[in-house]
Amino acid sequence: MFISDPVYRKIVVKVGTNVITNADGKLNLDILDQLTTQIARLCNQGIEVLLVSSGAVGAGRSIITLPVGLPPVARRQVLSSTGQIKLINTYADLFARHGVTTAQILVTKSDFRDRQHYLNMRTCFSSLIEQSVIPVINENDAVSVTELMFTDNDELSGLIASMMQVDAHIILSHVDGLFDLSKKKDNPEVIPQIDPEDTRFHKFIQPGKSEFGRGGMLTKCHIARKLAGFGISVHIANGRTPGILYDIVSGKSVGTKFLAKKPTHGRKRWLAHSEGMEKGAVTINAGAEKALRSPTEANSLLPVGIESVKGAFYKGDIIKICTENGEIIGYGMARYSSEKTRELLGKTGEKPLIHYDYLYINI
Ligand SMILES: Nc1ncnc2c1ncn2[C@@H]1O[C@H](COP(=O)(O)OP(=O)(O)O)[C@@H](O)[C@H]1O
Ligand SMILES: N[C@@H](CCC(=O)OP(=O)(O)O)C(=O)O
Repeated sequence: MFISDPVYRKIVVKVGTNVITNADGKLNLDILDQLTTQIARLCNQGIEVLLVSSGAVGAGRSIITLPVGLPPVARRQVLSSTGQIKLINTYADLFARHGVTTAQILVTKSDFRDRQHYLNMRTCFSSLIEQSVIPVINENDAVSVTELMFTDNDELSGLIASMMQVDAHIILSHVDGLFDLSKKKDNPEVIPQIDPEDTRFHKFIQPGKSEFGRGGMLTKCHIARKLAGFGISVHIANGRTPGILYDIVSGKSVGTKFLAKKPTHGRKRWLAHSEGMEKGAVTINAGAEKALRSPTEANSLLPVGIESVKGAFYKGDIIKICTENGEIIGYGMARYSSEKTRELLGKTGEKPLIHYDYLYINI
């Protein structure tokens, strides 16, 4: 299969557990063969692909039976570390049939914690792609515990998509996309396109998640909306549909597509993924909130708009920005410490705590 006019040149493909494992946890080799064949062919025609694959915990369940009372953290650690070997070997063998080399990259949230680490990760992925190696990425579940965990691989793959500035982030699930549940309840139709600024699609997201998955549709749509806001197209589609990646890369309308907005600067994209990495927080007043949210003006955060400061941070640290009612509206890089910010609270004529270029406000 050669795609004569691909609409994307660089993509992240995320594959969910339920796409590639059967109910008993065994890897579904037919589906994996279909997916690796598609990815290998895309690569062989010069399209750059980064693959984020779940399935380690699932595969572990088919290898080892654990005692019932084992605590959940230990269970996840044992299953993922045994299952990951099987998962990556399967990928390596299947890709090798097409003459494609793969690399295994296991990451934790702290690998992206500051700009230097983030740039190191980026260099690693770029170097692999330059050598035509497909990075097969997963969270390092054996060592990432609780607060250092990604919500799921939808979040991790979204971070990689924005870090690598890909054209599209393709989330392959076991469902066909986001269904419009308002009509035809028995046989709902997939919503073909979503503008990230139009939040009406939210009402269709059902809470909960599938049996072996971790995130669910809510995280998928949250990430999709955020990335589309940065200028990356996001597709949610069924990974079991034959030829799904060819269809998406050819520009066919399959699954749900979140339409890309204007591209956002790299530093702001990095800040957008700062949740859980902040060293402190500031609460701002209504005037500052209005200024920061302005769609037409590029405003920095000045001490005059800050009501209170939480935590201890220094120049260069990431801090969270909250409104008076506790809503987190964004993240930024502090230009001075929490101690100095406390001294300057509410004062006029002072330098911004966060300069506009180092500020990300949620859409
Ligand atoms: N409006 C909707 N359309 C489609 N699926 C939905 C919707 N709302 C919630 N879901 C749920 O989202 C799940 C898919 O997300 P997830 O469990 O993360 O799957 P995967 O493991 O394939 O990534 C489906 O099982 C489905 O029940
Ligand atoms: N890192 C875990 C996957 C966690 C996860 O996000 O799963 P899923 O919701 O199926 O994409 C694993 O490999 O089992």
